[in-house]
Amino acid sequence: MRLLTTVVALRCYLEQQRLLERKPEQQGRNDQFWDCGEDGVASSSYPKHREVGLVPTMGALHAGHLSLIEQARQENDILIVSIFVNPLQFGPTEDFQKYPRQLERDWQLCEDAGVDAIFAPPPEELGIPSRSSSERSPMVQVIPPPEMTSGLCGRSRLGHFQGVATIVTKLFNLIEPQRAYFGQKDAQQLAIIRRLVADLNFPIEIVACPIIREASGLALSSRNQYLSLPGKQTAAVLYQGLRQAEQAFFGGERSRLGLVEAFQSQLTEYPEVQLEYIDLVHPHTLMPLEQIEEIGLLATAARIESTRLIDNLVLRDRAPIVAIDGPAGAGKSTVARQVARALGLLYLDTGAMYRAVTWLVLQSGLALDDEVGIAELVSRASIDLTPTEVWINEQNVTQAIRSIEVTSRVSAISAQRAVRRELVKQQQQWGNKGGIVAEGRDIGTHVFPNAELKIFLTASVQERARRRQQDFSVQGEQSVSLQQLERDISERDRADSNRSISPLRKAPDAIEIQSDRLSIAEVTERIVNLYQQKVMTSALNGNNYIQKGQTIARSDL
Ligand SMILES: Nc1ncnc2c1ncn2[C@@H]1O[C@H](COP(=O)(O)OP(=O)(O)OP(=O)(O)O)[C@@H](O)[C@H]1O
Ligand SMILES: CC(C)(CO)[C@@H](O)C(=O)[O-]
Ligand code: BAL
Repeated sequence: MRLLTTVVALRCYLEQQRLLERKPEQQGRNDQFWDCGEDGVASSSYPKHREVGLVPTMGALHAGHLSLIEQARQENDILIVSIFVNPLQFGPTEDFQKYPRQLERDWQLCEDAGVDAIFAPPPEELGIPSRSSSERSPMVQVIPPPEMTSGLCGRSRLGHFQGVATIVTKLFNLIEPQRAYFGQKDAQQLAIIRRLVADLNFPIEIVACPIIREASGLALSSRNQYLSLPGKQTAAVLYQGLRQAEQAFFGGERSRLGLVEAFQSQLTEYPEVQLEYIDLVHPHTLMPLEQIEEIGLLATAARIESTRLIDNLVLRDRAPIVAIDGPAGAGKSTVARQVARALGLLYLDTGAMYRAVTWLVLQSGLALDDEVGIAELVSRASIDLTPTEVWINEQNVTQAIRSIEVTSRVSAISAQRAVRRELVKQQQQWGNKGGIVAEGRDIGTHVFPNAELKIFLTASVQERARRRQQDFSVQGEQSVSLQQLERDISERDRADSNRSISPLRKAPDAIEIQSDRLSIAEVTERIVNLYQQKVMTSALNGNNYIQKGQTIARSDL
């Protein structure tokens, strides 16, 4: 791992790294046979250049930062962590001087986490005066829309988000990452950065990572170091207040007033908590909400022992989403269809969406490798799914997408980044409505990270080979030895886990179902039961979360 402290060294390092070949395990299989997964995404879809992930931080790293680093590590070839206590975002009376600086400890944490390089320049290296407060800096700055900065933390931290937007823009220009990772804990910052990327056309995917908390519920934060032990215990009341509001929400409360009162009811016995604000806004626009229609962000800031802490909770009023991920051959699409049917939810047939786009490309006459033309076409396409039909641009293509011509080309099309980006966006729009079951490789980690129920459906390589051989014999196809099938499946798992587009990953909060000795009907029944447990418990008291990483095997059922 490199420690880079100057722009010249950073630029040299990145030029060097980007010229390197992608590691063999990330170049997919030698053959160019497009092997299409259930979700229609080819497992041999690899960009030629190495991809960079950036995790911007101010150091004093903790498990919250490490969760961003871990996700970035899995999704990128090159991982850069910036550590820069940014003078521009601290007010003149804030804790710029006091802010914890622990570079040696941070270095070790990053080294252990597999970070490739830390970028930790002194302020002057970035042309920033090393004193706090953005007002006095003579440099060009980035000013977010006042509607996004005037409320919540912006009310008491004048110039803060201008400082954040400016330094993040500089980091984006210097590092040019494909992905940048931010925590949901800083919800207002996250919304502003998403808007920055959209308005200034940065070709960067902003990945939002869930809040990592102490066992007490207190959100991890570098400033927690300022607190005494009793202070930390008291600070947990912020989360208790948010959960009280969430329970009110599950009980039908949708008004700002009602949710704020529920939050404040938890603070009455803690006069030492100096509440700065509790407010309900839209999580993307940050506009104040009097009532939650589909989604709301309940955000708070308070001082405990003179330490300013923030926290928030996103409240969604939509039917639940079931996300089923897992390796090829685990039976995800069959199970997903049956779960959707059993629960009366819509099966979001992501494979059919890729097939519909492929059909459209073939109809357009565009060359399959004309990625620019296809990007234009797909960005204007509108796909509609019903339980029994697939439409694209108001044409019913339910039968047409199953043709051999489409089937033989869907992998090449689904491997194109613009196609995947557009279809993930459309899938997420379906997700806004809720009430869907979707399956694939990164549904619970990337497409629907807030799905209410995440399942990781898997089976041993041996079992999947046995099932595949059984399918071949039923289809009257030439039999392949179990040993060969096992080798192919192991190779496929490895390639799927390492590919850059839609890598196979198990979400930390996914429930693993090992189906070696379970029938499709039994797996379906388990998922239906889990859904009903989760949804019913949510409706009753809102504190139902199934333990992370819980594995359910036959013996446990
Ligand atoms: N508990 C957490 N869970 C998830 N992400 C977090 C958490 N704490 C910080 N982050 C994220 O880490 C990134 C760097 O944040 P930063 O270095 O300011 O740490 P911090 O803990 O937020 O410090 P501070 O005490 O200044 O709030 C930000 O994107 C932030 O949202
Ligand atoms: C994003 C950031 C690193 C910019 O200084 C900072 O605001 C933070 O740590 O959240
Ligand atoms: N993540 C918090 C950044 C700040 O308070 O400046």
